[in-house]
Order: sequence, then C-alpha cells, then structure tokens
Amino acid sequence: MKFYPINLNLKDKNVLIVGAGKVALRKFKRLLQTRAQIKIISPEFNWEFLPYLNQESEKYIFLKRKFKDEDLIGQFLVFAATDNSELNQRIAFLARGKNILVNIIDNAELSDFTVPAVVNRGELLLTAASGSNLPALSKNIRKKLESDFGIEYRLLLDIMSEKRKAIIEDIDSIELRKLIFREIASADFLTKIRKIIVDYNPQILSNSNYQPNDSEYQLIKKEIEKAISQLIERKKFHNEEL
Ligand SMILES: C[C@@]1(CC(=O)O)C2=NC(=C\c3[nH]c(c(CCC(=O)O)c3CC(=O)O)Cc3[nH]c(c(CC(=O)O)c3CCC(=O)O)/C=C3\N/C(=C\2)[C@@H](CCC(=O)O)[C@]3(C)CC(=O)O)/[C@H]1CCC(=O)O
Ligand SMILES: NC(=O)c1ccc[n+]([C@@H]2O[C@H](COP(=O)([O-])OP(=O)(O)OC[C@H]3O[C@@H](n4cnc5c(N)ncnc54)[C@H](O)[C@@H]3O)[C@@H](O)[C@H]2O)c1
Repeated sequence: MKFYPINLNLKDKNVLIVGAGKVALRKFKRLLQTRAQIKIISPEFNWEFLPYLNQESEKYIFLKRKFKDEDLIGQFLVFAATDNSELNQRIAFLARGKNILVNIIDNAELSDFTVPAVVNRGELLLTAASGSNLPALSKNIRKKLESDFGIEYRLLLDIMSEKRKAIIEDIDSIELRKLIFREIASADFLTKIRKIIVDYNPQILSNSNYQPNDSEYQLIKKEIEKAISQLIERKKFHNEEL
C-alpha cells in the first residue's frame, strides 16, 4: 500500500484550489463540509460554481485570474486542479519547497495525498481508494457503502457524542466499560436501532434520501437512548452478579 490514511482536521486551515473545473468543484464541495478557509484561483469557473460565486461566505474566496507562485504563501494544503499538467507539476514542485501538502489531480505519484470516495453518516466516515489505479471502482464502492450504511449509524454516533464521556465517568471499571461499548457497537444493537426506526416510521430506512424532520429525529433518538440506558443497567447488574 502506497498511501497512509489519515483524517485531517482542517479547522481554520488555509486551503488553496488552483483551477475551477469539474474536478475542482468536487474537491471544493467536500471542503465546504469542513471548517477550512478555502481560496480558489482560476481564470474560468465551471458553471456549477455559480451559486457559490453569487453567495458570499466566510468559508471561501474566489479569485478570477491565473495562478501566481506567491499564491502558495501561507497555505496548508493545495489542490493543483487545472487542465494544464505542466502547471500542475510546477505547483507540486513549488509546494514541496514550502512544505505544503499537495494533491495533483492528474498525477498521483507527485501528490502528497489523494482524495478517496466518501460516505458520511454523521461523524461516521467511510472511505474507498484504489491506490489511484481505478477511481471508478472507488466510486462504485462508495455507492455500495451508501446503501449498506444508513441513518442508524448517524443516530448512534450523535447519541454517543453526548453520552460517551458520562458513561466513562459513571463506570469505574475499564473492563465493564469495554463490554458496554462493544455491545453498543455490535451488529445486534444496530439491528435493534433499525427496529426502533422502522417501528417509528418504515420510510426512514427504506428511502436513502429520506431526512427525518427535527422532532421525528429527536423522538427516535430518545428511544435509542432508552435502549442504551437499559443495556448499561443490564451489564452493570450482570457484572455485580459475577
Ligand atoms: C474517488 C474520487 C474522489 C474525488 O475526486 O472526490 C477520485 N476520483 C473520482 C472519480 C473519477 N475520477 C476519474 C473518473 C473516470 C474513470 C476512471 O478514470 O476511473 C472517475 C469516475 C467517474 O467520473 O465516474 C478520472 C481520473 N481520476 C484521476 C485521474 C488522473 C490520473 O489517473 O492520473 C483521472 C483521469 C484519468 C484519465 O486521464 O483517463 C485521479 C484521481 N482520482 C482520485 C479520486 C484519486 C485516486 C483515488 C483512488 O485511489 O481511487 C486521484 C489519484 C487524484 C485525486 O483526485 O485525489 C472520485 C469519485 C467520487 C465519488 O463519486 O464518490
Ligand atoms: N482527479 C480526478 O478525479 C480526475 C477526474 C477526471 C479528470 N482528471 C484530470 O484532471 C484534469 C482537469 O479536469 P477537469 O475536468 O476539472 O478540467 P476542466 O477543463 O473542467 O477545468 C480546468 C480548470 O483549470 C483552470 N485553469 C487553467 N489554467 C489555469 C491557470 N493558469 N491558473 C488557474 N487555473 C487554471 C481553468 O480555468 C478551468 O477552471 C483533466 O485534464 C484530467 O487529466 C482528474
């Protein structure tokens, strides 16, 4: 394996995209989901950038001109996303000299990192990459992951982001905590979560585009929280029995 997977925290980091074509748009849309400070420099913008060009945001700046070497100053990450492969290579060379991480959309060998295909379910992050041998395969695997992993994972992680700390504080025994967390993460418990969701509204699981509204989501969340509390009490009880 050539690549080492990491999940970058881009909060307040400067990220530059050179070029604003179809591939740049894909990278840009993903970056919008982070808290990065994005700059895009390109003489032409793909029409799909239009809604963003018309909508000012603190998250991004667009500069409608050609790339200059000085544009790299102060950047943390750079995407060389033009259709000019010599320019992309030059950006790779310049970025290396400045210790800036670089992705060259038409040259994986010169890239410090590549971008995988991604599925998010709340804080659950699933990615697929092909070592740059067949990106179309990464895309197909992403689609399969999208249908295999539903909203139940998002609900579970939303709840655990609120509960994990309290469970650790409440239960002294590391061994018992390990048993509890393993059971919450088990296939059986996920089946239980799916059952809670289906009992509430079968549409939610069968339609991958379905987004429950806020009150619906909160009600289902409450039921799952109850199931987690019961699981914890049961485990505590068994532990005392031993
Ligand atoms: C996963 C995804 C993420 C994203 O970009 O968001 C991504 N490419 C996606 C789609 C896709 N890209 C291409 C096709 C056409 C079919 C095909 O070529 O297979 C399709 C599929 C389609 O369009 O249907 C063409 C292509 N891709 C690269 C080159 C240049 C080259 O090979 O040198 C060429 C032109 C080749 C030529 O000249 O013919 C290079 C890269 N593309 C990567 C990522 C990195 C390696 C990831 C890995 O290890 O798999 C890497 C190395 C650089 C990078 O971009 O980081 C995204 C799917 C998003 C999704 O839908 O989920
Ligand atoms: N990584 C991938 O997933 C992937 C997928 C398909 C293709 N590719 C490769 O990427 C290349 C670009 O793909 P695309 O479809 O985004 O191209 P595109 O033609 O849609 O966009 C190219 C962009 O580069 C900009 N550009 C050109 N010269 C520039 C300069 N001097 N400074 C700043 N910006 C400049 C243009 O204004 C345009 O916005 C293709 O030639 C192909 O080799 C990569």
